Amino acid sequence: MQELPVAFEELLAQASLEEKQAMLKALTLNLLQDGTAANFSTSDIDINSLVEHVDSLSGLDDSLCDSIMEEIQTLDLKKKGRGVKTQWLSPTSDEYNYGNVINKPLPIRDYPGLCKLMEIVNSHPSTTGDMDSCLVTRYPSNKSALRLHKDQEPLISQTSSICTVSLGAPRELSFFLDSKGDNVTPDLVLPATHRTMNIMKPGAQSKMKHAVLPADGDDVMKTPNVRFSLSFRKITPAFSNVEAKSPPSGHVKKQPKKNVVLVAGDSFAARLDAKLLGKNKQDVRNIAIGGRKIPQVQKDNEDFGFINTRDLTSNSPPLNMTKVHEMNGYIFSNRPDIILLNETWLKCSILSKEIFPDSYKVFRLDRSTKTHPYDPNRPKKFRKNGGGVLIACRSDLDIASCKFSKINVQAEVLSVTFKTKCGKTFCLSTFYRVGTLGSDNLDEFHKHMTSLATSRKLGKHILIGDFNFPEISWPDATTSCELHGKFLDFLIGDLGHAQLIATPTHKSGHILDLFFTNVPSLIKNLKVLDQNAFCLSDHQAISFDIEIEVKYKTSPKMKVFNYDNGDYRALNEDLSNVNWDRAFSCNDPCGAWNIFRNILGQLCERRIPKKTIRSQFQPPWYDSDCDRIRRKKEKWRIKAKEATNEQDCETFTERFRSARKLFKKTLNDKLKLNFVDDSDPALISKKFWTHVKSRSKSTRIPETVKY
Ligand SMILES: O=C(O)CCC(=O)C(=O)O
Ligand SMILES: [Fe+2]
Repeated sequence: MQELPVAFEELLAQASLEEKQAMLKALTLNLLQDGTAANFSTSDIDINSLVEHVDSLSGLDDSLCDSIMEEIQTLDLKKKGRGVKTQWLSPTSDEYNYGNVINKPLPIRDYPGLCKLMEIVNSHPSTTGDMDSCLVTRYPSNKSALRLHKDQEPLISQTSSICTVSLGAPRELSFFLDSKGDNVTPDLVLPATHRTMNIMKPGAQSKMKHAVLPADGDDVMKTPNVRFSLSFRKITPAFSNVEAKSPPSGHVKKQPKKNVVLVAGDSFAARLDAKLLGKNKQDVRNIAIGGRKIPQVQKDNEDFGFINTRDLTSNSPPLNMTKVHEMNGYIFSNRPDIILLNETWLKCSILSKEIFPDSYKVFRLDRSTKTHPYDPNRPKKFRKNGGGVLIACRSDLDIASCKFSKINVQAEVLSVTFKTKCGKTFCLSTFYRVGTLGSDNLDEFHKHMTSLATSRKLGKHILIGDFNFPEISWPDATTSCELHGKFLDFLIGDLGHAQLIATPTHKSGHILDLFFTNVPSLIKNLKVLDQNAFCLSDHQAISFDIEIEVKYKTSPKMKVFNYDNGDYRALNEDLSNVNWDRAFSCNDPCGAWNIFRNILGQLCERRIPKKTIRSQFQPPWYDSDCDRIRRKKEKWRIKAKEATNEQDCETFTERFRSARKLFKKTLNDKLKLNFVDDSDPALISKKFWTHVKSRSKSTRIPETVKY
């Protein structure tokens, strides 16, 4: 019985609807102790409880409609059938596959109009408010149709609403209850007219199908009446490609069953390669994040930036684990308050949590066609991957606020404004200037800074970044390049900033990374670190103090169940005193399941004490072993630097390299150990679950976990 909560959570995470139904029956058989199981049937479902029509959406005005129409006209929609074409827009790179159609995603945040509409939809009280993706469908005529189906692919979360907003020509959406078994006469038909929305509630897909039938009427001719449906959904970040246990009657592709058990999620672990997971390639290939393969961790190379891939077609560049581990090692030992990074190479499919400890708040501007626009006059200069800037700050800084200053410019520049408890404000910016970009880039940078100045954010300003001005001479700031001169005129002349770096910041010997500020007197201990002191990179990091007093909050604490001290006898008694008949009177397995969960949850709260644990500064796999090797690596690096003869230098460099290798290997091994159970590599370790729980600040296994 001690194991009940954990076992319960696992069941909860893994059960199919049929299993939940069976479990509830079994449970009630036990709990009611009168030999009768509660009866769950799917008949008598009122279709009106599964769907809702919303006639007008406040905020969806003419101008927003126009912007959305403009955005969707730019989409290159893919054929879905019967003249209908679609495009999947999502925050991750997971493909949306149904039938034989593979819908590669476009990043939804590149479509601000659609994002605004998604916000409106999410704020509607009848929705679950967590939709993050959109399937755009174009119906070219009144005869184009969508066959009877369920939106129940594994990628689509079934615990969130699915909300479809219609634009353009009017059509109808027909719903058919599964329990009626009649797929001819709809149980409900809702209008799908311009600017209206139809909501399908959480769980609805398991009880009904829906379709957009060809419009009736004598007119057998197709009327060219274009309609768009914008169907907002929430994606399940991790799902298995393994054949579904009870395939829904929708259109899930059958996959051969594999004996792989893995929690994918967009996580460090999910990007490990086959060797690290100790499984053969075949299995690893089947472990997919949202249907895509897990890329192999690539060999280190000396590219700068934290992600290392040159595969320009890849949607999901693998992380360069040497850089990630070394940066975390630096963070662990130095605990910097704020970190600014350039050339992160990050994509939206990589979570900030994968590269930073939980204890940092991360502001990111990943490369997109918005921040790095394609210039048709210089097609060869365009790089889809690369770029990206980031500012991270410790979340235990006791400040009043730190805010992303969102300014919509076409440049890789990001600013965060900090307000201290005593009302002092300072602004940190970072700018990655792509060396090949011309004066447009300067104009956009100018726009960004002017906008900050206008909103009085530049009182105390620090701007650091890779400016790629190799030929400027410092400290006199002279250059023969007109464009670089204009940047300097603006920063130094117009904004009154000083540039404080005067020694090389790149292994080429150039001063590429610059530090501009209008409050140089507040900057103390400014240092250009040695190469490799922060992490593997061909750039050298810059460290400094800002003389503004900020305290730390006492480290955040977290309460978790202390299962060892639970009063399970009392918990059992409580459970048998519940009136399960009444609790399950809703007759609906999903509803009953939720009620059961809630009751058990409440009883656990009552009978199982909690303990307080400190949230950790480092990830759980970063322990004293790792830090010992990090210190060794650091020792050899410094020895090599200080060596007085070539022979010593070579020896120490060699030792540094092997310590670096060992550091990476140890961290990868620890990562793996955290993930796979020692006793059986097919199992996921308890330690991993503990980590999942601590990250989700909950004792439950997240719903996105599937097997
Ligand atoms: O066009 C509609 O209103 C419904 C669209 C739909 O059901 C779908 O895209 O799955
Ligand atoms: Fe649908």
